[in-house]
Amino acid sequence: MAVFPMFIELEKEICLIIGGGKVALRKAEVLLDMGAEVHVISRRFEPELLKLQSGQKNRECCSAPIGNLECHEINEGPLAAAVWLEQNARKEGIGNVTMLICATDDERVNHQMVLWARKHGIPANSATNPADCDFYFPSVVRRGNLMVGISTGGRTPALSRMVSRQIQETLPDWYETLAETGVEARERIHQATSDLGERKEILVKVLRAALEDRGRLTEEDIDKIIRENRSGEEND
Ligand SMILES: C[C@@]1(CC(=O)O)c2cc3[nH]c(cc4nc(cc5[nH]c(cc(n2)[C@H]1CCC(=O)O)[C@@](C)(CC(=O)O)[C@@H]5CCC(=O)O)C(CC(=O)O)=C4CCC(=O)O)c(CCC(=O)O)c3CC(=O)O
Ligand SMILES: NC(=O)C1=CN([C@@H]2O[C@H](COP(=O)(O)OP(=O)(O)OC[C@H]3O[C@@H](n4cnc5c(N)ncnc54)[C@H](O)[C@@H]3O)[C@@H](O)[C@H]2O)C=CC1
Repeated sequence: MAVFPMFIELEKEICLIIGGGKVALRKAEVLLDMGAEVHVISRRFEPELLKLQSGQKNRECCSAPIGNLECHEINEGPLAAAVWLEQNARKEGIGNVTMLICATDDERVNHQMVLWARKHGIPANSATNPADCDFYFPSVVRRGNLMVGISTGGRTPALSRMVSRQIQETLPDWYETLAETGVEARERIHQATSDLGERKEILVKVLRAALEDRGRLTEEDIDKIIRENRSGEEND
């Protein structure tokens, strides 16, 4: 069986995480980096999660992620998270929740919460049981708008992590600049020619040239490559 990698917009989308441990922290960091509204519901929280929450109140002094984080402390008891969610459903806009991640260290609680999510039509993920996952959380390598998500369909997460580290090494940080150059170049090429084949050919040339220069090309450099590669008829 294979899984389909679907890339979804998460900016301002509500993502709920049950459990506030190390696994929850890792997933929250990724979601916040995508601009999500992350709510963590747990009995206890990793200090780093609480730091992230307070850090966003004074963003000037720390490099807080772009999304918003709220940590909600709940009581002991296997059903406390479900009770909290039911009570806060209206406030949190449960109907609008994009995903629910169950990351407690209690498999029974995670399973109950997955059932709760399904009852409400919310895609669920369990950190303790791949069979309970409507989607798998990938290992993510991000360079600006260039995004790599790696998964083994829940079979060997450590392999996803290992391959992710290999990819990180082959994609230097300046690939973020390369991705931005791509956006700028594409706009300029679209203005210069309507021929699809030509657009593609020139874009690849621009990206190759940018690769030679740590991703950076000036508007003048881009326009020069466009001029040099446009076919006779359209040249003015
Ligand atoms: C199904 C899935 C559900 C989900 O969480 O979405 C899941 C499930 C489980 N993971 C377990 C263990 C480990 N997971 C990791 C690492 C990661 N696991 C992640 C995702 C996923 N893990 C989903 C499928 C991903 C896929 O399709 O490949 C990553 C990619 C994303 C993230 O979590 O952020 C992240 C790397 C991020 C990064 O660093 O880049 C390591 C390695 C390490 O920590 O060094 C170990 C220890 C080695 C081992 O046990 O394999 C266990 C057993 C727990 C136990 O035994 O107690 C289960 C439950 C089970 O398999 O039964
Ligand atoms: N999917 C993945 O990527 C991985 C999953 N795991 C598994 O994930 C689970 C969590 O791992 P960690 O975060 O390292 O554990 P942890 O011990 O750091 O955190 C567990 C968290 O769950 C909370 N919790 C426990 N019962 C709760 C309840 N009834 N309601 C609400 N919150 C509750 C605790 O307060 C704590 O914040 C473990 O079972 C572990 O085996 C481990 C490694 C990777």
